[in-house]
Amino acid sequence: MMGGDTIAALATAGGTGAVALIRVSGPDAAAVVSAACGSSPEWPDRKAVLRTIRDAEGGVIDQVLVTFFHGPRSYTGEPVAEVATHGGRFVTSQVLRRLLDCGARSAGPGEFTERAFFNGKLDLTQAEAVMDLISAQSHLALRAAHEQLEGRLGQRTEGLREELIGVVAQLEAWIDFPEEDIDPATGEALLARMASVTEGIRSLLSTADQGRVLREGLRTVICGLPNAGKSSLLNALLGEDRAIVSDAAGTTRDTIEEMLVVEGIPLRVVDTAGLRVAEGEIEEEGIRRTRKEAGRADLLIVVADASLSPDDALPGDLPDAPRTIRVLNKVDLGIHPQWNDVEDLQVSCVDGAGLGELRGRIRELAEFGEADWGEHSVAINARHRDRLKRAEEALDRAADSLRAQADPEIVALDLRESLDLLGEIAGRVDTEEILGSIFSQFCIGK
Ligand SMILES: Nc1nc2c(c(=O)[nH]1)N(C=O)[C@@H](CNc1ccc(C(=O)N[C@@H](CCC(=O)O)C(=O)O)cc1)CN2
Ligand SMILES: Nc1nc2c(ncn2[C@@H]2O[C@H](COP(=O)(O)OP(=O)(O)OP(=O)(O)O)[C@@H](O)[C@H]2O)c(=O)[nH]1
Ligand SMILES: [Mg+2]
Repeated sequence: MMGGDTIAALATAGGTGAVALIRVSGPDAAAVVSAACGSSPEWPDRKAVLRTIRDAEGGVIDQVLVTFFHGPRSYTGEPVAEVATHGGRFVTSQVLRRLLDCGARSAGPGEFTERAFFNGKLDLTQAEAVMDLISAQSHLALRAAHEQLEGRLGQRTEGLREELIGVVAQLEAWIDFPEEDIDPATGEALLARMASVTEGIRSLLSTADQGRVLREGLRTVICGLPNAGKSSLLNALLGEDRAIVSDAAGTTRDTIEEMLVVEGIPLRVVDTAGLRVAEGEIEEEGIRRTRKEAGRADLLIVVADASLSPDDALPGDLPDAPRTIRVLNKVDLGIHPQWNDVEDLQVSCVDGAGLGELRGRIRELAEFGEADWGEHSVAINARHRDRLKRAEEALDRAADSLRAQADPEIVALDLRESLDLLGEIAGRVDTEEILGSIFSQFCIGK
C-alpha cells in the first residue's frame, strides 16, 4: 500500500539537547544507514550499536548510536533505523542531510504514524491518540489519550459497526427474497437492535464536551468592571505575573489567553478588558472582544470589587454563559454590606484567601452530562463527533423507514451509510481525504 520509499526525519524537537533522534523507515533503511556509516548492511535487531556517520569524502560527521528494528516488529511495521546523534542543531542537520543523500527522502508531517496505520499497527483513533498524547497538558488529558491509544474507542465503534452489520445482513436476506414481507415480530427485533446501536452512539457522543475540554481546555473567561482585579485573579490562578496589574482602570486593553490546570482540568483562561462605556477606540475594540470571548465561554468568572456596592461593582449587562461563578475580590479591604448572595465566592488576590475554594468550584462546574472524569473514559474528538452524529441520523432515518414499512432497500441504504460513517472513525473504510487531514496536523518526525 505504501509508496515503497524510505523516509527520514528528526524525531526529537529541533534545538540543542544532549542527544537527538533521527528515524529512518522503509525498505532501504538498512542500506541508507549502512551507506552513511560506511559499514556492512548487517544490523542486529533492536540492539544499540556505536557507529560513525561520515560524509562522502569519509570525513566524520558524528559518532552515533544506531538501533535497528527489522520489520514488521517496529513502530511503522517497516524496517526502521533509529540514529541517536549528539543533540546540536548543526550536527543533527548534517547527519540528516547525509542520510537523505544516501537515499532517504524527508518525511512529511505524521508520515511515520501514517505508515504504522497502513501497516495495521494502529487504527485511526490510535493514530489520533498519539497526537493527543504529545499535546496533553494535564493528567486527565494524558490518561484519556492513553485509553484511546490502547484502542478502546476503536473497539467500541467497531463493536457498534458489527452489531449494525448483523442488522444489514438480515435485511439483505429479505431484499434477496422480495416475495416475503418483513413480518412484524422480526421488524420489531430489528428495530430493537438498531436502538441498541443508537444508544451506544449516544453514549459516545455524550463524551464530546469532555473530549473538547481535555484537548483544548475549558474556555474560561474572566470578566467584570475595570479595576475589579481580573488580571490579578488570572495571575493568582497561574501563580505568576502574566498580566499587567495596575490601579488605573482600563489597564487590560486586549484579551490575554493562558492555559492552566485546575484540579486536573485543563482551562484556557482569557483575561479581558473591563466592561464599561469605552473612552476611546482601542478600549472600545477591547470591550467588543471581551463580549465576543464571553459569548463562547464554557465558564464565565465575573469579578466584582467587594468593597464597592453591588450596583457600583457589577456591569449592567452581563454576558450569558452556560456556567457562571461570581467572585467578590478584594475582601481584604472589607465587604460592602449590600453583598448578601451566599453563592458569591469571597477571595483576595492580595493574600490568597478563597482561591482554593474557587478552584474547587471550577472543578465542580467542569462536569459535563453523563461523562465523568473517572477511569476508563473515552473522550471523543470533533471528527469522531461529526461521524457519530451523522451515523445516528442515518440510523434514525432507517428506523423511521422500517416503521413506515418502506422498501427494505431504502432502509438498507441508510444503514449502510451509518455503517460507513462508523467505519470512518477507526479508518476501516477507505477515505484518503480523512487521512490527509489527520496526518497533516502531526509534526514532522511523528
Ligand atoms: N526510541 C523510540 N522511543 C519511542 C518511540 C519510538 O518510535 N522510538 N515511540 C514512538 O511513538 C514511542 C513508543 N512507541 C512504540 C510503539 C511500538 C513500537 C514497536 O516497535 N512495535 C513493534 C514491536 C512490539 C513489541 O516489541 O512488543 C510492533 O508493534 O510490532 C515502538 C515504539 C515512544 N518512545
Ligand atoms: N486590596 C486588594 N487589591 C487588589 C486585589 N486584587 C487586585 N487588587 C488591586 O486592584 C487594582 C486593579 O487590579 P487589576 O488586576 O489590574 O484589575 P483589572 O480588573 O484587571 O483591571 P482592568 O484591566 O483595568 O480592567 C490593582 O491595583 C491591584 O493591585 C485584592 O484582592 N485586594
Ligand atoms: Mg486587567
